[in-house]
Formats: sequence, structure tokens, C-alpha cells
Amino acid sequence: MAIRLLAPALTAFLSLPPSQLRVNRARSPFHRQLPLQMTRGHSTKRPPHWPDNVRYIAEPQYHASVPKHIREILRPRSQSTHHQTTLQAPKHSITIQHISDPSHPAHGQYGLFATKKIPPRTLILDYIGEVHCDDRPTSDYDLSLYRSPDNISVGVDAQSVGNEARFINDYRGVKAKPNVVFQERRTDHGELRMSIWSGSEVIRKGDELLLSYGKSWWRARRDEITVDTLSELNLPTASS
Ligand SMILES: C[S@@+](CC[C@H](N)C(=O)[O-])C[C@H]1O[C@@H](n2cnc3c(N)ncnc32)[C@H](O)[C@@H]1O
Repeated sequence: MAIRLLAPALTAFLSLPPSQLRVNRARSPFHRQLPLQMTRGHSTKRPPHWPDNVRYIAEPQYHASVPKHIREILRPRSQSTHHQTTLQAPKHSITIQHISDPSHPAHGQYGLFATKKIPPRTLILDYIGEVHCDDRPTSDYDLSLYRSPDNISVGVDAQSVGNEARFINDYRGVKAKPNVVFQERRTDHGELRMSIWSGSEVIRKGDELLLSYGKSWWRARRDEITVDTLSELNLPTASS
């Protein structure tokens, strides 16, 4: 299932437009891959608990589905360079952890946790993955980055390639509200990125970083379960 993570209430404090994990669905394999890069002071060395089936990257990869004119908006040619400044979280401030608490709704999966105090309204890291314009129906890691005036929707899919940001869970069933939000930014070289900021309160050492994926993400997931269940039971759906 694809997601479109919403940055809801907490985004308001930054006076910024909400971003979303995508609710649309994908169908194509990966094509072109950019070479892995070292970023300023950070390597592409996998962090602890990184899954074997996901490639750890420090810079976005551009999929063949991204048209040239959109690439030029996302990463203006004059400023395009392999020496980008990805905001990789300082390795000592966040960590991927296995969720062993049975009351956590993502029990058995992983989450992203603070290993030290993070002040309010602090840029923590970029959401890195494959930048694409095709549908990703099976991805739970597909974030909406940009919609062009000619209505082309650009996503960042971290299902198969990504960084630590892909492990941030939704706050529902965990805490009363999210403590981090999405906000787009341009790197020093002009590349459009979706980044993750702390909210209006301090994140304490040991706290899990929690977003809001948005109601539409949960609604799409619930609808999918309903349709799947009806189809397993061989019952008619609203569209059948
Ligand atoms: C972007 S991933 C988050 C990282 C994921 N936990 C992992 O280990 O790869 C989104 C997936 O995490 C799980 N998840 C995140 N927040 C959740 C929540 N509040 N309740 C239930 N499942 C959640 C769901 O399985 C969802 O499809």
C-alpha cells in the first residue's frame, strides 16, 4: 500500500504547507540509479539495524519516470552536483530500534528514536529515497514531494532504498500527538527535499520520533483491508 504522509497540525506552527505520504499506487520497477555518494562528513555506511533488503543511500535517486522538465525544477541543472549536502541526522542523535513493546501498534517492526535531547523546531534529517512520478501501489514508504503546475505528482519512495527517516512511525496508538513534522526545503545546491523537523516541544532522549501520516493514509489502508476482506470472502464490494 502506498502512503501519503500528512504533516498536519504541527505543520501549522511553521506556517508551512502540509506534506503527505502518497495514497496512490505503483507499478514499475526501479530503473536508473545514481552512484552512491559520500555527503559532507557522512558516509553511506549502513546504520545498526538496517534491513538487508533495503539499500542505504545518502542522496536521492531519480527514477526514469521523472520527466526532464520536472527534474529541472527539483534539482536545477546549474546547481546540480554530486557534492550535495544531504542533511543526514548526526549519527548520535537518532537510532533505529526494534519495537519490542507488545502494546505498540508497530510491535515487531522498527522505529526511529532520539539518542539525545532534540530542541524544538530543529531540522533533524531529510527523507531520502527514490524520486519518482509513477504510481507505487505496494509501497508504505512513499512520500509526496511536489505537484507541478501541469499536475505531475512527484514522490519519494523509500521502500527499497532510503535512509533512517523511513523508520518514523505514525503517532496513532503510540502517543497523543506527533512530535515531528515534514517540511520541504532546498539544499545549499538548490535541490528540493522533504525534511523532518522537531515540533514545538523538546524531544527527549529515548523518545520515539512520531509523525502523522494523515487521515487519508489510514483511510486508504482501512478501505484496502475492507476490499481485500470482502474479496477473500467472495462478497460484493461497493464498486462491483
Ligand atoms: C513508513 S513505515 C514505518 C517504519 C516501519 N515500522 C518499519 O519497521 O519499517 C510505515 C509502516 O509502519 C507501520 N506503522 C507505523 N505507524 C504505525 C501505527 N501508528 N500503527 C500501526 N502501524 C504503524 C505500518 O505497518 C506502516 O505500514
